[in-house]
Amino acid sequence: MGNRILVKAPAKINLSLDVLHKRDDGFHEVKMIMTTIDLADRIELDELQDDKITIVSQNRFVPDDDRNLAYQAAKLLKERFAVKKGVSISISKIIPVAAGLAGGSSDAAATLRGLNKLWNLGLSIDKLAEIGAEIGSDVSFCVYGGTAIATGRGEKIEHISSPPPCWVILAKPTIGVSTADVYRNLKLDQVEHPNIDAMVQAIHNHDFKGICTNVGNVLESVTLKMHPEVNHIKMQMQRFGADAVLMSGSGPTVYGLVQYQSRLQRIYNGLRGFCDQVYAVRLLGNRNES
Ligand SMILES: C[C@](O)(CO)[C@H](O)COP(=O)(O)OP(=O)(O)OC[C@H]1O[C@@H](n2ccc(N)nc2=O)[C@H](O)[C@@H]1O
Ligand SMILES: Nc1ncnc2c1ncn2[C@@H]1O[C@H](COP(=O)(O)OP(=O)(O)OP(=O)(O)O)[C@@H](O)[C@H]1O
Repeated sequence: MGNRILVKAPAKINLSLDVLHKRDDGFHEVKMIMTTIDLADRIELDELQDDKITIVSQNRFVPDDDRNLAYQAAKLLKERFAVKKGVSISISKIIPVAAGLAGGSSDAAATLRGLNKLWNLGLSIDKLAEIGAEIGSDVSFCVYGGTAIATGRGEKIEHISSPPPCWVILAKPTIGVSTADVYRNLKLDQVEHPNIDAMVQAIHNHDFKGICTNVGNVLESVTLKMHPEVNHIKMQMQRFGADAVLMSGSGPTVYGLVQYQSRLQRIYNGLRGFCDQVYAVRLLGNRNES
């Protein structure tokens, strides 16, 4: 049997997401605070002697061809570094798909980190993040993990300290949301911009209350209008007692920050009453092992 590498691909949430303006290349200039949570896909990379890339996944929403971001990551490395061997990429999908949690991006990032080892490429983590940006805006952050301010179209990463430990409740409505559609429908003259500097300060001070008062996401203005059920989930989560409630990324997943474990069960049970996909996990905030 050939070499095998196992890699974890954690989801992210956006504690804060601001859009500054639309750029000439069609992307939007963003400023966001991203952090990793303890909800992760598992990626298994098996060396193939044949010169090909295969994707194996039991999840019917995960493409098994070149549309898969993990496939694109492998292809990019293989071509750029003239690797003659192939790889079988097996994805155990835990992160809900098309959810605003960067599942596909994190699979791509984990594939980059894993193949760097499997194929002995010797690339630095910064180089992997740079390559990741060619696959998608969220991939660079996912290469590092941890907690960071992301700017540019999301690929410029400045690491900051981790927020104080807390719980994260996630509820994913059954709808899927297209990130491109959300950005396209954003009306920047009608949004309320979050205070990113105040969020950074609160994280720096380990001030959980300050973090809760400063969560904000301008993309909510679009997705909540398109899908009123997202707002319904937000209101329910607030009612059940989460300390802060926000939509992650372009949605539709809503997360709640919860300081005390004693409150978790009640919020979880309340949401399970009308939402199939509910998760209670820890906020990780620390960097991936490279
Ligand atoms: C919503 C977030 O997930 C927040 O973390 C990201 O901003 C989106 O990251 P992503 O899914 O990796 O996005 P990409 O795959 O790079 O882009 C998908 C589409 O979203 C739009 N897009 C994305 C990022 C950005 N800064 N401006 C954009 O306008 C573009 O139309 C692009 O074609
Ligand atoms: N490895 C993958 N896992 C899940 N979906 C993938 C993967 N590769 C490609 N996709 C495609 O990407 C689409 C978006 O999936 P993904 O789970 O990455 O969205 P997301 O969480 O909204 O991402 P982001 O937060 O970065 O915008 C899916 O509908 C699917 O067709």
